[in-house]
Amino acid sequence: MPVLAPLLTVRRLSLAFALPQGGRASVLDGLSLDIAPQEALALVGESGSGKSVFALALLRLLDRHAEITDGEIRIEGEDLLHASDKRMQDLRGKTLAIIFQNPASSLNPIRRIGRQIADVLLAHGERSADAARRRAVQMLARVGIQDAARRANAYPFELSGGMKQRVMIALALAASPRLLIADEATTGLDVTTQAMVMDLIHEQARANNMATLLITHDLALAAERCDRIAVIHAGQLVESAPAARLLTAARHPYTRALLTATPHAGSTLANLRAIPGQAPDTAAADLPACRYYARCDRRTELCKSLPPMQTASSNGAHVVACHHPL
Ligand SMILES: Nc1ncnc2c1ncn2[C@@H]1O[C@H](COP(=O)(O)OP(=O)(O)OP(=O)(O)O)[C@@H](O)[C@H]1O
Repeated sequence: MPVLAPLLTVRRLSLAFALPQGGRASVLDGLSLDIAPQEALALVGESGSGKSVFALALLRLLDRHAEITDGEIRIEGEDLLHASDKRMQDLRGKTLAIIFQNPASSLNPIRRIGRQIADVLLAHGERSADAARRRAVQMLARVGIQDAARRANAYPFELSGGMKQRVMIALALAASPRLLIADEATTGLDVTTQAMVMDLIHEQARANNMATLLITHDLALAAERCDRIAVIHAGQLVESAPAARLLTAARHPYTRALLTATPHAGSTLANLRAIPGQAPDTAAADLPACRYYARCDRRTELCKSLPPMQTASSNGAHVVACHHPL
């Protein structure tokens, strides 16, 4: 298979929030990551590790307390951190799109769903309102909404949770983005609806040659659905590998701890273990260079210096940031 140039390139991304009580929380620290065209990448880590902030940084949708202190984000070579607001508006939807966990808060409650999709099409180049309306109905049918022409006139409150999630996907796909970000898009849905939404994302990604970034705390879901998994701990990327390899040959102690805490077929309560300790307070003045330091059973003095990202497989697809990898 030819090696494709990355679709998304993130280099040394660091981001801090100014805190209301003074001081700053360093929420992302030197994070580097690529996504290839059509690749499905999962970003996995505990609650609070910075996954959503990372997604919002890609879309430049962070609030005014956030400051990107270092790094670079490029999509198809274009520098997103220096793009104008107008250019970002064009890129959102057309190049990068996001599905959030809670469709109720992302859909406009007082606008019919067909109109909401037509709005996206009109914002991204469609000139005719009629054509946009027809295409919105097609989009709804494509994401499996039965009787789409009638449903296009519904308001969000008239739809079930699973249907709202389908509408969110239709909205995100309306302008045929190159990268779809799904931020905990199925958390809180029942298992059947969760599988339906994930299947739909997968089918649509394939049909549209789209890359996906799946943001989740669920390593099992990531492994089932993605080509590659990147693991984040307290804002630092600690390991990235093809999904099957990460499950069987994890090298970072944190990835191992996450795996031990992940239920799988054959798990019993006795062999599931919570991840020891707590992620450090990212507002602390004395954050260790490796933020897993205090939780790690392999730490030495060396770990007070930043571990370089090193290759852990002959083809370079598996990388780990640890002085003492497994
Ligand atoms: N607007 C903000 N101001 C200050 N801190 C923030 C803000 N938004 C997020 N944070 C902090 O950034 C850190 C990362 O949050 P983020 O939501 O990215 O975590 P996450 O990994 O997505 O967690 P979850 O899985 O629970 O959604 C958290 O400590 C959070 O409190």
